Amino acid sequence: MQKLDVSLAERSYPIYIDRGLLGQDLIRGHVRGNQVMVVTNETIAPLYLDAVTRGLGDLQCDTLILPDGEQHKTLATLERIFDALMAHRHSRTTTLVALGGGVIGDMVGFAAACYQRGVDFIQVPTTLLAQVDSSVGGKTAVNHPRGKNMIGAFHQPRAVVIDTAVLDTLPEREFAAGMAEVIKYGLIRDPEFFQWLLDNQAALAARDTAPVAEAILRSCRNKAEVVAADETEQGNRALLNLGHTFGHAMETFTGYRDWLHGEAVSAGMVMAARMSLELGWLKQADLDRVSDSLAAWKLPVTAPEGMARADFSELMALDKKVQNGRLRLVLLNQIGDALVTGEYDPNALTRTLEAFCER
Ligand SMILES: NC(=O)c1ccc[n+]([C@@H]2O[C@H](COP(=O)([O-])OP(=O)(O)OC[C@H]3O[C@@H](n4cnc5c(N)ncnc54)[C@H](O)[C@@H]3O)[C@@H](O)[C@H]2O)c1
Ligand SMILES: O=C(O)C(=O)C[C@@H](O)[C@H](O)[C@H](O)COP(=O)(O)O
Ligand SMILES: [Zn+2]
Repeated sequence: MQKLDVSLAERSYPIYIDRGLLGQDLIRGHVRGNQVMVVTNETIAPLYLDAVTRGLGDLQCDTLILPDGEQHKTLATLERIFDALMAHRHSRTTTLVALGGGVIGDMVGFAAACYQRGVDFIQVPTTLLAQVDSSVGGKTAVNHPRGKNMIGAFHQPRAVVIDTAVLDTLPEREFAAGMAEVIKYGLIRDPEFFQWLLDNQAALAARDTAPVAEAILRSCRNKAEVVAADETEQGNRALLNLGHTFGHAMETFTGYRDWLHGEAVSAGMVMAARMSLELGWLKQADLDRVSDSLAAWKLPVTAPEGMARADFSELMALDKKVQNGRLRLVLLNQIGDALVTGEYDPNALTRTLEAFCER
């Protein structure tokens, strides 16, 4: 088993990575009180809920099964979590267990941040994307119809338990979406990892155990380092947002239905790379490498059909990185070296949108 620590100012928490962890007592070991509620969705429950609850039998263990899908990452669904906690009389010493992908993790984390002003929660991520990104770092949120993750809180989990065996049932499209966030770490801060991902593309696509575990470990290590240095995004944590300003606009435009988060991030990273080229920072050869690395996973590298430049402008203006009305973007100097923009030529953004949108 691999173990990493996320070292924060006030406390640290572990990330465990191995095949078969759901059958062990790791989750139980991080529950401090005598109540737990395992929250999952209707797709994951028949696959993995029993394996998780089996190890919690000496506690009051309640379960809640939510509908599946990004369109359900809402305040209304959050209310169902609070209703269940109240109905089963959970106290402030309860622990929530988020069993699922990033949608479940973000919602359960936010519910844990709010319920009785904050209770413990444990992340048990079941998608590649959640294992490499969303389960680590304590960003929790729900969407608003007008903007992605607009209502949320920073609330760190007690532990992250990554059982890589659950990826055996993950559909190919979801696996590829997770690879977009994996490639992101290479692009923003780890050029050797970027090259390693290219070299191991075939083995990763075949889901060979060792390279998949290594990709998860190196991703989590990158994320843990960034979060440890800037837990609440006062500075460099924003680099983890590469591609997300464009990507969140695409997700919102498509009503949180057609495009997966990782797919929107993929197209968004290509747009960010193109804008970096327009500013004279990134070389054309590197833009091509960014685009090819994502296209190799059949990820989108262009904007959704029908999305106009005005749609991007309107939705990007709501990005959480906007400061005093000024849009800040995460762009690339080169592969492995990202920055958050200060002043930049706004024509570079106009030219980028012209390159990706018909109108
Ligand atoms: N908090 C963060 O730092 C952070 C980081 C990245 C993404 N996110 C958020 O995460 C969400 C996307 O997460 P996601 O890509 O995991 O999507 P998801 O949670 O919707 O899961 C994707 C699909 O896979 C299914 N699934 C999950 N595990 C499975 C398994 N083992 N076998 C079979 N099917 C399985 C789910 O039921 C769902 O249909 C977005 O809302 C995004 O905003 C948050
Ligand atoms: O952990 C972070 O910080 C990230 O930005 C990770 C992103 O991959 C993730 O999608 C995150 O939810 C985006 O946050 P937001 O603040 O832009 O909504
Ligand atoms: Zn993301």
